[in-house]
Amino acid sequence: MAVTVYTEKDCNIDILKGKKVVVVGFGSQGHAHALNLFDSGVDVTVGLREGSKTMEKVRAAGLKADTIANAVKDADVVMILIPDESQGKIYAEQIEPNLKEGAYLGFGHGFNVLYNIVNLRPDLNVFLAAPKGPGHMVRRTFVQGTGTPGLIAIEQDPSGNTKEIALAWAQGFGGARAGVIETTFKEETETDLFGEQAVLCGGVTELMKAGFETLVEAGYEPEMAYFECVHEMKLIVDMIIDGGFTSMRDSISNTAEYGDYITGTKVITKESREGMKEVLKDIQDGTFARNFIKECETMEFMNEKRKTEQEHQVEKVGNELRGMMSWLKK
Ligand SMILES: NC(=O)C1=CN([C@@H]2O[C@H](COP(=O)(O)OP(=O)(O)OC[C@H]3O[C@@H](n4cnc5c(N)ncnc54)[C@H](OP(=O)(O)O)[C@@H]3O)[C@@H](O)[C@H]2O)C=CC1
Ligand SMILES: CC(=O)[C@](C)(O)C(=O)O
Ligand SMILES: [Mg+2]
Ligand SMILES: [Mg+2]
Repeated sequence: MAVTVYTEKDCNIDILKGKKVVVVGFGSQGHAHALNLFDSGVDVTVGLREGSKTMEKVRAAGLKADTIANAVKDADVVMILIPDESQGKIYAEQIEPNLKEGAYLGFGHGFNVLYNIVNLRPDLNVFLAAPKGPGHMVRRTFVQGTGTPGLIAIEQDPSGNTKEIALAWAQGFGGARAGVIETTFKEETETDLFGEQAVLCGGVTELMKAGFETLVEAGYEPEMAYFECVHEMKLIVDMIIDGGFTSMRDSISNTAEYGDYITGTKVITKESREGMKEVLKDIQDGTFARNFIKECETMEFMNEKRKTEQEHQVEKVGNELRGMMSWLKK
């Protein structure tokens, strides 16, 4: 293997025990890190904005909750898990001035460090511990006894043992059960942004929508198109995750496999690959980051897109069909 993949035998979560550990934010990633570390025996305090309604939820789960400024004051380890676009202001006003000298400061994504939005004091030990998956799945897989792979990176290491803290953190959220790779803030940020845009989120939803619309426009029923182009995606992807493309292709019919080989490149064309390269270039030269931060000043485009995407037929049909699946929580 080209890289070292760390597993539980390489991590020692005990070094987090007896320390004051703070998770800032209790959203998608925040709740997953906080609860998984807590269940792993770490004494976790959650830092939230003043007046946050989430405080009650945190306390109901058995964890301590405080305002961000109070929570980080005497903390040994602080993990920032509020939205990327909020981190600059909150860090400058409430976190950095209250962090004790020599504290460990963690991030779940390298965005604010790579694009120099946060000012890192030289005395701080700065690390990344990022699961490669959505927060709710980080929690769900942990509770099921499995885990979500993760990345660690070290940006500043005055103490000399920041990597041990990062590995312990990755063990705490369940990452070391699946495999943890050491990277840099730059590599994590650029690959993460590329993956979510081109493949995982932007790529997949557009592929599903294009398939759905092609069938519906040709006169097929939207419910059939939903099962075919959206629901079954997970069943196929689960097989790829468990056994790779080969095992998935062993399970599907020869008919499907032949169609797969002759059709994939008709859909993901040279032009699509050129598009991917452009996406990557905009991430590498900072264009995407600038545009995103600017968009967050008004959220005009995002709000408009949220509305039109929610109104798309694939969502309406999907909602109805999912409503009939007894195992899905309402
Ligand atoms: N979403 C994901 O699955 C993944 C996210 N990441 C990274 O993790 C980090 C967190 O992302 P994510 O979990 O999606 O974030 P969320 O949007 O889910 O974070 C919500 C939490 O942040 C708090 N919050 C929101 N805005 C503010 C603010 N202005 N001031 C103070 N607190 C605020 C909320 O407070 P309240 O409870 O009061 O509303 C809530 O507790 C990011 O760096 C992201 O890139 C990395 C991997 C995957
Ligand atoms: C879930 C995840 O890993 C993402 C897609 O990178 C994110 O939410 O930023
Ligand atoms: Mg990611
Ligand atoms: Mg991401």
